[in-house]
Amino acid sequence: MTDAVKKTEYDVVVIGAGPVGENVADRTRAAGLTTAVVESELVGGECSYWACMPSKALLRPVVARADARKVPGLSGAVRGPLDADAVLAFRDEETSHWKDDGQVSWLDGIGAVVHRGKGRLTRAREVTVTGPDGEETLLTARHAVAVCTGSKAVVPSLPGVADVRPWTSREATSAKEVPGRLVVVGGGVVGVEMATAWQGLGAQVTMLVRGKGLLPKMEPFAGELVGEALTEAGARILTGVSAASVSRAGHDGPVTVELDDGTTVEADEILFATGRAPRTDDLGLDTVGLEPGSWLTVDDSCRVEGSDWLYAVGDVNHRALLTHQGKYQARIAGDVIAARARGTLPETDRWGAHAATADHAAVPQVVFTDPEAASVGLTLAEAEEAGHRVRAVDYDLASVAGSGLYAQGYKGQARMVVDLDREVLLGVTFVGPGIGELLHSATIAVAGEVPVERLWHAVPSYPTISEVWLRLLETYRG
Ligand SMILES: Cc1cc2nc3c(=O)[nH]c(=O)nc-3n(C[C@H](O)[C@H](O)[C@H](O)COP(=O)(O)OP(=O)(O)OC[C@H]3O[C@@H](n4cnc5c(N)ncnc54)[C@H](O)[C@@H]3O)c2cc1C
Ligand SMILES: NC(=O)c1ccc[n+]([C@@H]2O[C@H](COP(=O)([O-])OP(=O)(O)OC[C@H]3O[C@@H](n4cnc5c(N)ncnc54)[C@H](O)[C@@H]3O)[C@@H](O)[C@H]2O)c1
Repeated sequence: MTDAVKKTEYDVVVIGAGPVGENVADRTRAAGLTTAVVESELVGGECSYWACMPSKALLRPVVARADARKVPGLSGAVRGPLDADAVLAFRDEETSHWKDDGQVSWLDGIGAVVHRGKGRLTRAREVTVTGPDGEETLLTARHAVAVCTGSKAVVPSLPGVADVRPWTSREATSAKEVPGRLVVVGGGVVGVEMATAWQGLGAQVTMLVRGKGLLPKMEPFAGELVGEALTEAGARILTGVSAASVSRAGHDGPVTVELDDGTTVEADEILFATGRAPRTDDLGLDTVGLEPGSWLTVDDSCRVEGSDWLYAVGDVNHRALLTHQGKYQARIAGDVIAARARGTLPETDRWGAHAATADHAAVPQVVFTDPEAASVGLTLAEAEEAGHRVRAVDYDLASVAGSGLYAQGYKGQARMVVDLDREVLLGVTFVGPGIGELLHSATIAVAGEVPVERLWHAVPSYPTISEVWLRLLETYRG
């Protein structure tokens, strides 16, 4: 490094300006700490441009149409295809046309200093930023470096994969036209959401799922109901199969996927929705005694184990790969960095102000498919595996008065998992049209450890879908 390298000192240096890095900076700035934020692509991160926002913009018209088709008097008006150009234009608006001026202004507004370029740790408390022009700036952190570099899509190394130019979640959320036929490999959350979106927009979707069904991390009925609706919408779901090799005819010809059972599937594009890897491979982790390319293991204050200055927040710590949960961690990490900088004893006990306890007990997630699938806390299988004495209480959502009004022929299912020793809820799952907004009631019950006895006094309004709470509690109490 030469003398020409610019050097700057801050209280805190944040690497990665996704939703998580932005929120760490917000809290450290609110506490009066000088804060630099380093970003190599777009301020706002994956969520704003290639994940949550574009995917939900593509899904919203598809799901609204599916709901409207079940409303008497309205169904006839929404029989036709979606206006795909209008949906793609809506998606482009929701991603601010992949421009980050708004989010940069927001960071400016809170007094954080944005450094454009790739950040790498070069020793303890030191980050070297290589700017777009190759110029290097050396940032030193008086109190903390927060790694908020997120995750990237994993594409399995199948024969031929590089030649077919496969879609990852980035292309699946930013494509400029609807492919005629789309193969989706993977039946997790990205797989089902993108299959729902592109099938709804007019593509002929085939899903290749190596396990028994969709959404394997949720209660089994979630994947079953989402799979049924996807099939009704015209998608083909092949389970228990794996792609063995892929090839593309010519430059722009169709993609052929050879399956492990010897059969083939042809499509115009192929999406790999096969999980995520941490963005830590070129981050200089080796300079601080950590393994390049690894997820960063943290304690409940989001501090990297064994360090007193390095934090890892959001996807990169692999606790819960969700924007809202990463932002929760960011609020905690920002606050605890400030507390430690002041010399105040942090509150890191269970549910303390500086402990991300909800990461273990109450992670909520909504899958924005038709029907929606939403869960918080533990599934029955997870609760049993963790050694809890539990009872699963199930209720058919179609039997709730509000569901019948929401959609004719409503199909849905609810489950709460009750801890029989403490009589509190460990987990809740809802699957059905319009249940996404219901999830937070369950999150409050689980995170608040509200006794079942007291939940009995939380009266749901008639005739809403949330009356399922009353029915679940009645079923539990017999
Ligand atoms: C298709 C899809 C849909 C999703 N939908 C939802 C959803 O509906 N709801 C939900 O809660 N979650 C959703 N997620 C998950 C969500 O996108 C992530 O959990 C979230 O983006 C994580 O935020 P983050 O700030 O940790 O990382 P990211 O958003 O990935 O941001 C990390 C930032 O760090 C930058 N960076 C990386 N390395 C460096 C470096 N060396 N130097 C400088 N900058 C660097 C990157 O450019 C990026 O801007 C979805 C994910 C996918 C793939
Ligand atoms: N609405 C939301 O909250 C939302 C939406 C999208 C993504 N996300 C988050 O983003 C993260 C990434 O999602 P994802 O769907 O990529 O990951 P995932 O881990 O949820 O699912 C990946 C699936 O691909 C399968 N798979 C892996 N390798 C395979 C292979 N070689 N062949 C066939 N199948 C294979 C896995 O068995 C798994 O079921 C998730 O943690 C999710 O929580 C959230």
